Amino acid sequence: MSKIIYTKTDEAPALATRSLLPIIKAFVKSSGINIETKDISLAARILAVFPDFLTEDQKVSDDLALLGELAKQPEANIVKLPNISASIPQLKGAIKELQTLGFKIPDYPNEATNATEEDIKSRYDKIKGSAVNPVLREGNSDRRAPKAVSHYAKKNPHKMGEWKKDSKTHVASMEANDFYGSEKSTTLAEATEFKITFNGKELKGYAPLLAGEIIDASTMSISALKAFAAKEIADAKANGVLLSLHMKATMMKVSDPIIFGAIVEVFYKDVFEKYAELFDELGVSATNGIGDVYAKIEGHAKEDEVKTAINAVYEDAPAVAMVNSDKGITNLHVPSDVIVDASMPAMIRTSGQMWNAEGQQQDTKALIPDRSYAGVFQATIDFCKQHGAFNPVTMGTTPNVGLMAQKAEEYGSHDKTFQLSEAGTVEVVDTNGNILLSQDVKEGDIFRMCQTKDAPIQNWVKLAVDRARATGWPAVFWLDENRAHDAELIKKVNIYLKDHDTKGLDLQILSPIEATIFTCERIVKGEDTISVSGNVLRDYLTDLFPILELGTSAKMLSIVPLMNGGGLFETGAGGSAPKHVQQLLKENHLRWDSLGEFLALAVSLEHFSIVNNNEKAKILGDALDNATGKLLDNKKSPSRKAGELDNRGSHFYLALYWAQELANQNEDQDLKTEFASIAKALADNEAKIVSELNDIQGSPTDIGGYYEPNETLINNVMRPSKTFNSIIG
Ligand SMILES: NC(=O)C1=CN([C@@H]2O[C@H](COP(=O)(O)OP(=O)(O)OC[C@H]3O[C@@H](n4cnc5c(N)ncnc54)[C@H](OP(=O)(O)O)[C@@H]3O)[C@@H](O)[C@H]2O)C=CC1
Ligand SMILES: O=C(O)CCC(=O)C(=O)O
Ligand SMILES: [Mg+2]
Repeated sequence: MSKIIYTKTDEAPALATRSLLPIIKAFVKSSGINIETKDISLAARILAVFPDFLTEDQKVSDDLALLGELAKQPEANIVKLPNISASIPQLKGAIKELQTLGFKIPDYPNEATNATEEDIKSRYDKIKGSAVNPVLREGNSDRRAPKAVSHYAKKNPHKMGEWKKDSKTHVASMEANDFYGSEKSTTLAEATEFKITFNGKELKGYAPLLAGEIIDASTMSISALKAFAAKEIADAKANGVLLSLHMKATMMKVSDPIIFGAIVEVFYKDVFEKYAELFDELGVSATNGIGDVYAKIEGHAKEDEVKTAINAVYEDAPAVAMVNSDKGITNLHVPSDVIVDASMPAMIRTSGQMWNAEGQQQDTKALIPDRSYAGVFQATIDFCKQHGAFNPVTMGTTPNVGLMAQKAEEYGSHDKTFQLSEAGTVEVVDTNGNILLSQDVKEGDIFRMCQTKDAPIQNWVKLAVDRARATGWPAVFWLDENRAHDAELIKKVNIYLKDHDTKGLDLQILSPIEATIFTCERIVKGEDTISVSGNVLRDYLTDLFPILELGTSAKMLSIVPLMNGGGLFETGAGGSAPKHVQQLLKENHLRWDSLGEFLALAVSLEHFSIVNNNEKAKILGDALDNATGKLLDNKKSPSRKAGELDNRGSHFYLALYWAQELANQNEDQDLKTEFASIAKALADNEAKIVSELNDIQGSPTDIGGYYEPNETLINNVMRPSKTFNSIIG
């Protein structure tokens, strides 16, 4: 079946979809291209797993499962927009909203005390965190700034904060007893099955392992982590820098909330010790952040007392980085507010500073407890201190080839991550009773096992060589020979590189810190360098360099060539930006830039044309790319200010330019004729449509919900121009 799947997600991208999708459908209709939507929003994913709690007409299909299957088929052509990777507070928010709307789904059980609750909790835990991307990512990733975007960014540089040599900003990491230090790794000679046991008891039942697969086991010591946190908190206070904590509690949904919670408990030690019993009773969990205390204590007799105790902590503590200083929301409030991939680059772009309680910028100590990847950020900071801020006008570009297929490395480790309740030994055992890996732990420590399959590694090496060949740029494998997992991977890279013609290519293997320095030195000379990295660095680097170069990773082309021949086209590398929704509700202005969607759709159409031998799809895709270039040149991207062109207005210009491009081409006469009249109608009505789109801005608006907005309201808000709608209709 020839179709393109367009995903319905959450927050700002979902709002934008209500405006953009009708345009896309109208443009491709005559070319035999069917666009189908699949709903993978947080709300839909919740409803999909609780059919037994819903009435017949409330039930929805499990679109994520369908797409997961489709991703393994050659005909897959999926445009994937960013979705919420829900932290517990977000998950609970969505549950509550759905319940208010009359869906009788169960509450999230903080602690399951019987079989029914265990079943409910395990269903919710599958929805929690980054639950969508790993299911769809049946391929490795190719993320880059398209030429038009890089070119535009150079002509219209984003604001880059100045860096001072005496900046006190730095990264602080543990020195031992972290995942990095404890990692053990091995490569499987033959296929087998493994189980995970703890002191002989089974933690995870048998699951398959393939021949050639790399498996790792590592631990994070909770006592070492807490000692580290205490020392660094004191140091931040002594040196007058802000304290900030940068985790990936969304993708690392099991380990990172525990680490986040441990640091919250150290920071608010007096409060958590004094009110241990009360917090137990209320079900407060530090893993949800200090915000959980505020949420649970509301209306309780001790509300004021606990709040006073929290405020007392701040008197002796270092200032904490703020997420929203107007509302008093700190970095430690919610585990998903500060997400390392975007938060560290945003800080580096802002002179190495974050915001304090007074709403002023200030140097910061960035806690990134585990050492595996933290050095990349410290090396970038050192580089900026020495050479000053990067200059977006002259800097080189850094595309990435990322190993992520089939839940590679840490991002696939959730079902193999455990916090242990007592001291002992965790073992990974095969069906013959051989111990493949083992780790000693103490009470409260985190054990984590990762898997990386061989076929994705081979595919990743090939993709790296292909990209190096296509660009002529150096391609650097960011691998650390001193890390057990990377040492195994390096062996394979060296073997699989021999499968390809690499003559004339500059291919290197450098540790992440060396690779950062190598890349930064080239960047300032305006030279381009491909980073070839594992899954976590794929995530970090595709925010780090694009945010420095382009101001945002939303402008990246993000292609996932699926291993079975299909295509997954992700839009940008950024997330769903909740503050964009808040602005829409407050002043009816949506500053979300759909550039990532335009770029993804163009490559999706190109892929469609090849697979289905549909020449029109190719013409539509090329015209869309040209239209996107024109939109950038003519500065028709959304502004940040109400009353000016926003997301909806930028979609109007995209439609106008796309229609003009189709009317101007000469390869397909039917398309030419069809779009000539549309282009004319749009151009003739430009002033009227733009004023219909801009004049409504400035006052509050209502979409009837956050996670499950009302379809009529949201469509009205996102399609307010009658003139435009009737031309598109
Ligand atoms: N692929 C996926 O599905 C992803 C999902 N997420 C999820 O998104 C949420 C927010 O994550 P966060 O780490 O804050 O990252 P975001 O990328 O959403 O936000 C960082 C900032 O980048 C800017 N930005 C990002 N995208 C756009 C865009 N299209 N147009 C304009 N500006 C943009 C905004 O800054 P400003 O407006 O100040 O310029 C935004 O506040 C979380 O729920 C996270 O789990 C995150 C990453 C990827
Ligand atoms: O899946 C997620 O939660 C985030 C994904 C992400 O940040 C990325 O792939 O760059
Ligand atoms: Mg990311």
